[in-house]
Amino acid sequence: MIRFGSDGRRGEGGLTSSLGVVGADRRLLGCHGVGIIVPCYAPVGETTANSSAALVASGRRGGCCGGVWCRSKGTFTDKSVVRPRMGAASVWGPSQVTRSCYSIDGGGVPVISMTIRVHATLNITPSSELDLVLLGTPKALRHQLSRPFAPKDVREVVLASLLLDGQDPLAVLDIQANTLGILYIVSARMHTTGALNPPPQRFVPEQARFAPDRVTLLAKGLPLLAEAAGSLKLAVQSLFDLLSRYSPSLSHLTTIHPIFLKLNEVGKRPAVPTIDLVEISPSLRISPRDILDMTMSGKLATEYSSWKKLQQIYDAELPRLILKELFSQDLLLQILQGISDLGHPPIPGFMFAGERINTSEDRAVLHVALRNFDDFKIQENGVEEVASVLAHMKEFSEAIRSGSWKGYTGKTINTIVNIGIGGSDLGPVMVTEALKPYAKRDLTALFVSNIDGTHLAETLRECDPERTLFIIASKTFTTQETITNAESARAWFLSFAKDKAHVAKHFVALSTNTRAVTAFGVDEANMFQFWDWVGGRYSLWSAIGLSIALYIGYDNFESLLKGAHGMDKHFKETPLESNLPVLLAVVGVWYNDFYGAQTHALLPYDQYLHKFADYFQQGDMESNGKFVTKSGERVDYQTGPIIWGAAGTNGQHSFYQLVHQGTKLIPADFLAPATSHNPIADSKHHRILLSNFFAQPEALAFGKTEEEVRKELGSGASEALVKSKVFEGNRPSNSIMFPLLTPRTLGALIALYEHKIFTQGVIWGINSFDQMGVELGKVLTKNILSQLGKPSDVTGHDSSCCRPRVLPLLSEEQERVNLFKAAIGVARLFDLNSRYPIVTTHMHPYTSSLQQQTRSQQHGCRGALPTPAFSHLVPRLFPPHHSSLLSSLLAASGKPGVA
Ligand SMILES: O=P(O)(O)OC[C@H]1O[C@@H](O)[C@@H](O)[C@@H](O)[C@@H]1O
Repeated sequence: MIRFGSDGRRGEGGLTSSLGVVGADRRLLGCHGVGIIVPCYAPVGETTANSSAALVASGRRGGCCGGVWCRSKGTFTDKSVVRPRMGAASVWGPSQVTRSCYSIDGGGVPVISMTIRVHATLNITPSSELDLVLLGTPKALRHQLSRPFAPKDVREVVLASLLLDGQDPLAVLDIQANTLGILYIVSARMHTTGALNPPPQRFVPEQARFAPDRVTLLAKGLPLLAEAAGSLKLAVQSLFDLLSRYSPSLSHLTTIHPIFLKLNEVGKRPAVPTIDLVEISPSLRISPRDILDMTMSGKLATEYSSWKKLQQIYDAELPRLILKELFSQDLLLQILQGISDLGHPPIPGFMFAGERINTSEDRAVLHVALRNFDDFKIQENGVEEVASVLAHMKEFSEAIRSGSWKGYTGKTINTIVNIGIGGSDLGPVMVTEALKPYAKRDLTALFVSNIDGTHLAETLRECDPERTLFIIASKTFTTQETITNAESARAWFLSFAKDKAHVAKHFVALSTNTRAVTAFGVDEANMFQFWDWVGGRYSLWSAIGLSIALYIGYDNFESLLKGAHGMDKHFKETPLESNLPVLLAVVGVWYNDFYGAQTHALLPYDQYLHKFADYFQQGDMESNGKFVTKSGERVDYQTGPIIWGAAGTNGQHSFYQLVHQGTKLIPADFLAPATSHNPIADSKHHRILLSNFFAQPEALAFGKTEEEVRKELGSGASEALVKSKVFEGNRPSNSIMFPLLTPRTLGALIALYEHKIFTQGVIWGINSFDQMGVELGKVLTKNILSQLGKPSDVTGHDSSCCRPRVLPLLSEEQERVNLFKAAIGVARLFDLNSRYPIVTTHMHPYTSSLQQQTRSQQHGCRGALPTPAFSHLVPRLFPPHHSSLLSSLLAASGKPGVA
């Protein structure tokens, strides 16, 4: 309903204006009930006059009242009086207007209302920067005034509000000349319960779907009015409500983003709803049997009737692949129905109940228990110990940060070095980078993961042994890279500290393996425990997060956990149709399995998230890179996508060309904070950044047609140039915004993706929680490592997979020779049948006798190592002098030369 009331500021002078959007009530309006309110001034006097926003109401019995559309500040001297004509709701006359404002609630419909006091005097002169349309002025003047200042669509909307009593603007306006105005009115009527159908001969209802674009007009007006009233904040709530009501499409966002950015800076919350959800209403039901099937049995996804249905939808829609339209026709709903086999209560039930959903390892998957805060009742060994480990982390991190923990010479710790790999590295790296604004800046956090000695060596160069704490992070405490790096770090430390007793002050361990930790020499008191139901790539919430707690403080670490817990609750309790991880998951499945998208890009427009894609490369690819279901069947559909991405605009200047105009479909997630931790140069940087954030999805979605390109280039342009500038558009993306990258937000964001990955795994029937695919390489590495010491032992390798790498690390000349010989031994196994016949390895100086030849080779080719059988390919691969060089190399190594 609409209520008119007093603003209580009568007689204070200046203009008071209210504005809003309403699903107007038909009874009150006594007409078709057009649901639009245009922000405007309805001047009723000179500078002392008050006015109220005008409701643009049009209908058979309703009239309209209007006002001034103001786009910038100015001075108003016109004395015209608006004659509000509101049909049954005509409560305004000049006298009422002076004291009226309104608040609107649409009977459950989102509401906006506001009252703004405008103290500026508006002056209509062509030289002013005014851009306004004046209502209630003679037509000629109106025309004259509106023409130079107001955009066409503004004029049309206003025109639509100016019709005489009792006339339906749709019956009067010309569809050609007033298209947008008509569409605007039509759209409003379509949103109004009980509205009559508009006269069919006057317009094409289908076109009305474009009308919400006109919401931009309102959005532009809000901050201008607020600004004129001296407080931009006044516009925040209204803009938020406006955009909640009219779901902000990408094109809206792009157009109004400067407004939005401006308002975010002054408002406590973003003025734009952060995730654009498609509204879906039906409840999805499923039998417990089916849930069990999906979650545990690993039935092939293609066997579900719903999958077949999706295939049918895809086949039927294929000729009209306009993705946006497909979604607007409830495609998402159909996809959700398609996976309704997942059921309600949904997928998470089995995870949260502690079921052993990691079937191959017979383990529960309970990273949610690490951030539980007592909401979920989870029964599993170890869960009851979570709190005490967190307390230990708190105590320890406070001791380090406060300086009460001292190194072996009595100095405080100023550097922490986390030694770990995979899940024991990527999470802490990503989060410490992401939450740098919360960091203790005099504590440096460094990370060593790669077995390449360079990583450790370069890191140690930055460390003072008296002030460095090493955190050995390894769930199993058997990972070769981590243990080797840890041993070398300890040796380095002892080369200064001398006494092994000092290790206790400088080494702590994060692991599930107490025995191996104590065997390494770390005191059990300095070990932080976790449990086998925490997967490596889901472990940053556990003791593995110690480096995070040290760096940003325990309280912030706890906020991170709480943010994730919030998302857990959302995932567990929200129906599928509005469940964020589920929505992300099904949209992903749709593109991955039906459109054949091979990859998925993560594109955070936030420098602090520059490791986000790296982190979810492991999170997603190690989880869902599986070709058998839980029941051991080979899938006949695609599973996990390739995850990649880069932060901010860097990607735009690198790989976006392919994303926009390449031959591959690359769904992408754009992520951005509404506000920046570093609003330097008066937020200029952030505005530019977010402008890009808004622009890219729009460019992907809508592209640029050939027609537009032709128009832009003019008739002289060549056909080739025209074609090369066309963007086909129709490329999908998700945009995710959050107010500010805080620990809590980041926690929720990570959990969002974790649950997305889990949901997709369930749909595909695979086990997202084992990682058998990384094992084979580890075994072979150990095998080859033992052979590298002795060339004659090199046997049993398939030539196609051998990539000899001669490490320049070793200092002993003889060892280099041995390594090189061993490598050549491996290379000899190459033959013409190999699938990957070219070994790409850089050659380095191995022995002094080889030095000269190798140097010349480095200048020439990239160092393929052909074998005798492979030799006749050499001339084709390398210039002649290189093949002879290679022969010399091989000969020098004691192996037969290249023919
Ligand atoms: O934490 P640790 O046991 O050292 O494992 C580190 C990493 O090893 C890899 O091979 C995978 O298994 C990852 O999932 C794991 O995160």
